[in-house]
Amino acid sequence: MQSEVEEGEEKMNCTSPFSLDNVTVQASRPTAELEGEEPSTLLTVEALQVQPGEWVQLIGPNGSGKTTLVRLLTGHLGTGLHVQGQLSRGFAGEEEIAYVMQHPDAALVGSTPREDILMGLELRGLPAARMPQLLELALASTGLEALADRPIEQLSGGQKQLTALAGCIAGGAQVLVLDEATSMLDAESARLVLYTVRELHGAGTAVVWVTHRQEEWARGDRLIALQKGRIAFDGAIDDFYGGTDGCGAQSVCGAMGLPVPEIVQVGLHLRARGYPLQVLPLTALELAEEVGPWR
Ligand SMILES: Nc1ncnc2c1ncn2[C@@H]1O[C@H](COP(=O)(O)OP(=O)(O)OP(=O)(O)O)[C@@H](O)[C@H]1O
Repeated sequence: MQSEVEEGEEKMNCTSPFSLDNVTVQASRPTAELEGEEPSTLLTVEALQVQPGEWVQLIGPNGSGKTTLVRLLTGHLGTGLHVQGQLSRGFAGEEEIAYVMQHPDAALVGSTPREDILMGLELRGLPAARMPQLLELALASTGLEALADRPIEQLSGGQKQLTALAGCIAGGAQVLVLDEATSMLDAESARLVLYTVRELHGAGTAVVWVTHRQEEWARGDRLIALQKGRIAFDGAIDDFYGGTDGCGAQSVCGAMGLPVPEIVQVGLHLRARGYPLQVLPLTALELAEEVGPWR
């Protein structure tokens, strides 16, 4: 489906995967939910650039505009929306961006995971000789080997999500955009998916990762928080948690009503009591490494 882009300008640029300049997305007609609120602006982004190889965690409460933003970036806005402003994408063709949607059904075209992955590779025009190896790698990375020939309609929601991700992994896109890709997965599958995407990122893939799970954040990730269709925070995770009262309640995190993870709370309390923390620990291991030298 084509989005209704009347005044929006799309450009190619070769440096950043995504660059947005004074972009707004509005509903052409008010939805039942938005009735009476003309004009119904879903998203306003004054300036946003994603750098090559960057990992961006995109967070925000329900309805804050995360899916609208990733659909805008990936060219999947759908009908009935009006875009203004300038959006640049820094890759040559659509195949360079892989989008794992929140609901995988819309993305699956094959009748089995194997067929779906192979169809994706064919679409990308990859040489037939490379396909078996890419297929096996993608199945192994997502733990889907045993389900490769099971009809898609017999897969669980999480297994379908893994199939969609396997197709993206096999295709080797330069940019991966994942919209709550782990929300339907059990803990082990979620870990496998996160690990696999982190590996791809380590090899140079830029990643935009929409998540509600703070345990999926890692040091060095860039955090973008949306609130009511606007960017409320864009920065490092430490700054997101860095509350003035030492427990995070007055931090951006607290202001957004998100819970501060326990490990981070311990770090903030230690910092407030004057303990010298080089970094705010995000994991138990990081906490142990910070306090280890104090013995
Ligand atoms: N096609 C549309 N027409 C009108 N309004 C829409 C359309 N799509 C989304 N919206 C509205 O835009 C707002 C942002 O929605 P969006 O799905 O981007 O939020 P989100 O942050 O991804 O939410 P969630 O965490 O619940 O998935 C919501 O109020 C939603 O109802």
